[in-house]
Amino acid sequence: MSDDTTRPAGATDGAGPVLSLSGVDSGYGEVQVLDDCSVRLDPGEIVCLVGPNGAGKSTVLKTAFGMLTPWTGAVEYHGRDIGGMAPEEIVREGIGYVPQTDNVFGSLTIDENLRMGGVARDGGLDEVIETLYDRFPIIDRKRTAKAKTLSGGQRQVLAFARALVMEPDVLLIDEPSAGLAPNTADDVFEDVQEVNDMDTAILMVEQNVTKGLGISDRGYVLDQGTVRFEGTPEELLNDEEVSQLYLGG
Ligand SMILES: Nc1ncnc2c1ncn2[C@@H]1O[C@H](COP(=O)(O)OP(=O)(O)OP(=O)(O)O)[C@@H](O)[C@H]1O
Repeated sequence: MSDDTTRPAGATDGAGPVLSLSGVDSGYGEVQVLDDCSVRLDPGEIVCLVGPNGAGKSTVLKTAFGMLTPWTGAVEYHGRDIGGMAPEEIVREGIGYVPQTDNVFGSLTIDENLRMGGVARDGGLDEVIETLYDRFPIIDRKRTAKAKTLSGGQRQVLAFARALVMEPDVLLIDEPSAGLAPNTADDVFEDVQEVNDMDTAILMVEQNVTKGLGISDRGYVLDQGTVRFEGTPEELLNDEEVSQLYLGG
């Protein structure tokens, strides 16, 4: 979807990560959560953040999306500092965010949800929505249904599609499989791959470590707000220390 005419506003040509956090401290009020945290997302990648509850995984996404301002360190999108920008500006730059909960408006129809996702677009809303209906037939069939009538998996698809209306080249996804039955979770992971196939790099938090890493190019193990391990899924899953300390192995 990201050809020259649809490039996100903030995108620039050139190599290097699409998104990076470098040496970031951040937190809530005076409570520090991230501590010298560095995470990188390269073009086209799926990267998975794993680690124990409270490790700071969601906080990484919130800091990348401008919901939290980094206290120190840099958040860069295509090499440009976006630390401290508001989420609505960051959306225009080309980063989308799918929170774990409350990621669709239940009382609105599927179509209305998608249109709300595109309020910041300058034009081409109908076209991009049709493209998304083509990609995700499950929501195409229910355009006029209220979002609250969707199943958990269908809601996740709508949440992804809603974020994709802005045609981001980076999507931050917080625990896509949370609360879903195993079969449905498998479908949602396939949808994450489908999103990635649309030239969208994905930084994802996932509690289901095996499945999350299973669709990822790289992973980070976070603990106490900092990266303890980084590697390919194979490296992380086969590392004895990682397995024993963090993956319940
Ligand atoms: N809005 C908030 N205000 C204050 N503290 C918060 C807030 N949100 C999260 N925290 C705290 O920040 C720490 C990290 O939370 P975070 O949600 O980033 O962890 P996580 O690794 O995503 O874990 P989980 O899988 O449990 O969500 C936790 O101690 C949590 O209690």
